[in-house]
Amino acid sequence: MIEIDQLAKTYTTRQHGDVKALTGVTLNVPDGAIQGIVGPSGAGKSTLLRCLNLLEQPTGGRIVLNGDDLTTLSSADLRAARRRIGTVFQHFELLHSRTVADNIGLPLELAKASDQERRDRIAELVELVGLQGRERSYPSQLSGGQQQRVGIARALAARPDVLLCDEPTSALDPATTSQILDLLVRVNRSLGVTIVLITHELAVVRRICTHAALLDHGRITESGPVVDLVTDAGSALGQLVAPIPSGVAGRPGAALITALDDDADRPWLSELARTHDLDISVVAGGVERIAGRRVGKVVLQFAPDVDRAIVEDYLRRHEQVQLTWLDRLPAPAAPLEEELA
Ligand SMILES: Nc1ncnc2c1ncn2[C@@H]1O[C@H](COP(=O)(O)OP(=O)(O)OP(=O)(O)O)[C@@H](O)[C@H]1O
Repeated sequence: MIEIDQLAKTYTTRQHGDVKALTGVTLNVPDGAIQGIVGPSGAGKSTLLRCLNLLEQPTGGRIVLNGDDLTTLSSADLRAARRRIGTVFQHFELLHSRTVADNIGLPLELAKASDQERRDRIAELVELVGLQGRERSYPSQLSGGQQQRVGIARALAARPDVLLCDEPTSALDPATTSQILDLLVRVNRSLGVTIVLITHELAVVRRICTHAALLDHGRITESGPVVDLVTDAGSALGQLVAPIPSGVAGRPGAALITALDDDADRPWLSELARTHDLDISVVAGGVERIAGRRVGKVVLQFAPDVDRAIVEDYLRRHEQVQLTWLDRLPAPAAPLEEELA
């Protein structure tokens, strides 16, 4: 578990004086999570990541990794703690004079592992990331996706507890992005590594994150399991990840219904219409895979004077189904939506 508690970072600059990049970030990342952190440009995402991988000293607050407060470590302990945290970069940051194998083995060299140990670990990692046969290639001979595989293998070399990913797919094309995201999920599941992923791509959150947080002006304004966020019509972050079609909020008789897993496929809608003789039209909707679960999201239009108790009673029988009347819902904040889109 990573506990980030009231983390603050102020840069002191000649030109602009004090710049408050983080003003009290609090977030708990559960073991085994893929935690996405999204936010508009300048929100403090890179600063947060650099504080988490101990490249930047926070000016306040704590980062506790599995019980150890990383902000109070001595320099010797700090070196050991850095090995527990691997980082994957947007532009790979490989050493171009070294082969694939030597890039992957670099953290083990720095940790003074034996040659045998290093060779065995490199072989394991090359297989994990699917680069067999490319061990002796140089980064310039690899595609972007292959270079990012090397970056992921190198970040995993010292068997870290946490993998920090800084926009890991934003330099890649859609097909390669998809393969790298699959690899990150495999790393998370098979090695049990907790992943913290900074991204401005909401599709990445939808596709692989189990948890998400919204960073804005140096603080977390919302966070939680992705499935809870996207099924909560009042969640700004949930609506960014899986938006309700625009124009329906505020319409009398409009309702959002979310249904999970098996309930996403049940014919409860036709049953409701039939048994209670209701006129219902489907405004928009569909079933998507989000955070590894099936999430159905449908916007329905009932008659404005529909007996809401009938609808609510019927849906209450389905545990995984939630209903929100949209006429009571404020419209989501547009500027953030546009900035992140
Ligand atoms: N080394 C630095 N010195 C001074 N100010 C900095 C430094 N690094 C970042 N900042 C400032 O801190 C704030 C947060 O920047 P940061 O790069 O962390 O945001 P971000 O969310 O990663 O933005 P982007 O998505 O555009 O990369 C900004 O106002 C930025 O100008």
